[in-house]
Amino acid sequence: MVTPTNNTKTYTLNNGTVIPAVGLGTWQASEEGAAYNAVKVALQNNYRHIDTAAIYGNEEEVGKGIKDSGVPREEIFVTTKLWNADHRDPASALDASLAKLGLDYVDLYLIHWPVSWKAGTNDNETDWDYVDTYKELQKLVGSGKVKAIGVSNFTKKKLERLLADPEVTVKPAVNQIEAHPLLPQPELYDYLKKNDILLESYSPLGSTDAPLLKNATVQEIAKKNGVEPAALLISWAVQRDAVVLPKSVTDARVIANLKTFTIPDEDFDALNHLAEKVGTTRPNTFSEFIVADEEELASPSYNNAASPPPSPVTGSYTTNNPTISSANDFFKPGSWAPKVDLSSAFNPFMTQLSGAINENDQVRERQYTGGDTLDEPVWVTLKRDLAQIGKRLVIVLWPLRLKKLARLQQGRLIDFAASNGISIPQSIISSRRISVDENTRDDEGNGGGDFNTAMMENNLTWDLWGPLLFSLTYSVTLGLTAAGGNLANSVFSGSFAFTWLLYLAIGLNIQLLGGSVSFLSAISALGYSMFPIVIGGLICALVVHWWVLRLPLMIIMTIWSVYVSALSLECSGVLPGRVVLAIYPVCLLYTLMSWLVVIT
Ligand SMILES: NC(=O)C1=CN([C@@H]2O[C@H](COP(=O)(O)OP(=O)(O)OC[C@H]3O[C@@H](n4cnc5c(N)ncnc54)[C@H](OP(=O)(O)O)[C@@H]3O)[C@@H](O)[C@H]2O)C=CC1
Ligand SMILES: O=C1Nc2ccccc2C1=O
Repeated sequence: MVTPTNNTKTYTLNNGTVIPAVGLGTWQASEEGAAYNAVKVALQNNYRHIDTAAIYGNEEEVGKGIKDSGVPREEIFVTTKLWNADHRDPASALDASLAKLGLDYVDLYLIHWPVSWKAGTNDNETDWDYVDTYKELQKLVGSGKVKAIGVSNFTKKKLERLLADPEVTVKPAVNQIEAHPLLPQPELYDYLKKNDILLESYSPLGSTDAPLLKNATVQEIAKKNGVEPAALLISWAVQRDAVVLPKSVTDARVIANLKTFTIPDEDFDALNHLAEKVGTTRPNTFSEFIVADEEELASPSYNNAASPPPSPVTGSYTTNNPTISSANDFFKPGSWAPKVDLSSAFNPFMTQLSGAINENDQVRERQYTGGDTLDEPVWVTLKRDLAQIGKRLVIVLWPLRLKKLARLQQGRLIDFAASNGISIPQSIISSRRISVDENTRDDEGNGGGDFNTAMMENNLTWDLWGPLLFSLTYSVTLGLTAAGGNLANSVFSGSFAFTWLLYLAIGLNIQLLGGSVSFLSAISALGYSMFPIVIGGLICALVVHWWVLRLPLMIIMTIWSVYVSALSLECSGVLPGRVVLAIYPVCLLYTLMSWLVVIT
């Protein structure tokens, strides 16, 4: 039994600045007064390090909390971050942050993400990237407004590219990344150590609602040592010589989170190995956008990376979250294909596969696309919903990228099956695996488009607007073209009810076949993939009246719809081999729907 005590550890950054090991995180301290209170309570209870960012929208409150805490400014280490849309003009962005904070300087100024957006937008810059941004940041060093500069969410590859630039003369002092026992990032950890760049661990408790506190191993080790799981996770980060940034707006938790203890070697070792357990997953949905470039994921060193000291690990580090690569994969600025984030449109995929899913993931999976729409103008909600429908339609109309994603997902499912003793015929394995060439891409010159709108919209798991719109359009078209006006009503209601009943049945079937996609996501994907049939129906109703022409047109549309829904099923966690069972009723449904179009 140990009693955690206030942590006073500090590190010296590569430019000589001293930074306290434990800092207060402030993302999502967004309710009025929350950040102010948390910062004030923290500082009055011995914290000396506060982490904020321009995008958190709470710099004013943070500044006021600092001022009202009564702690002298020079005793406090304050970090803020440059937002993606301000990459071309960090000097002005820094001035704006300082004005809000009410400070003359910040101790650390970070590039929040290695992604440059055009000012005031979420669109990627095409002739500017994070290296250009960093060079602008370097100019701030002599201004007296920043003590140190650094980066956040940079992969090893991006850091290598940054450091290789001859005009980069100031080494980043830190790289702030997601890091905890389920995401130790061993290769990046080693790289940062070697290059004297301090690792700052964000989301040490697993982020929103602290899902890592429910992890069985974490609970077991915490219990054994007589400490709270939060204290264990925070202590683990410090013990591996990283900064750690737990966030809380609850007074008692803020105070508790500064208290750490020395984890016995054996337990520290167990935590270092936790992520190697097959099936361990990253707890967050947003984390998929940040860690690995495609090459890093593909590289054996990523999958067999060294574990943090003091106990080197020889096993493999695995993550089952396929969207880590897919987000990178499908945002490819400058590419000729539509710039659409497929991962967010067909998102839930396979985090559940491992059985290691926690409650929090499940709740997120079932969240409605639009988030909380009650507090915003109707027009904003409507615009977002329309954009969402448009985005998904592009995916349906351009299924080639969905195909690539499907192959990646199926490849990972095969790996999962292999490591869990589920046998899959060799023929299916070879037809489903993506080739290495297909799976790699050149990241150079890429302004970091792997983030883009996805970050803001990363919970886009399902919506029923499209299915509703298309089933209505289909039923209205059929009703209006049905022989004799008096039949219109019955045909409309009959086909509408029929379509939805089958959706529900197929959605259920996908669940029974072990798909990790939620029920509503399945219906959403089905509804959207019906789009070609709806278009075919409209064309038939408006211009093509002769069945000899209708038939081939509707055959093509049916194949198209079936193809798209098969791909989304492949993405949905249904094991290879079972996809046929899932697609069979979909085939029947679409064929029937098309047949009705041909004959009415
Ligand atoms: N650079 C970047 O891109 C990012 C940086 N960050 C930084 O890292 C900080 C921390 O990460 P964050 O994602 O916020 O998540 P954390 O892992 O710090 O977890 C925060 C959650 O844990 C809860 N919590 C905190 N302490 C306890 C406790 N002792 N017991 C139980 N629950 C607890 C909080 O609830 P409550 O507040 O209600 O108490 C909150 O729901 C951020 O605030 C931000 O400053 C985070 C993400 C990305
Ligand atoms: O600081 C951050 N917290 C986040 C959570 C979700 C997505 C992005 C971010 C940040 O940039």
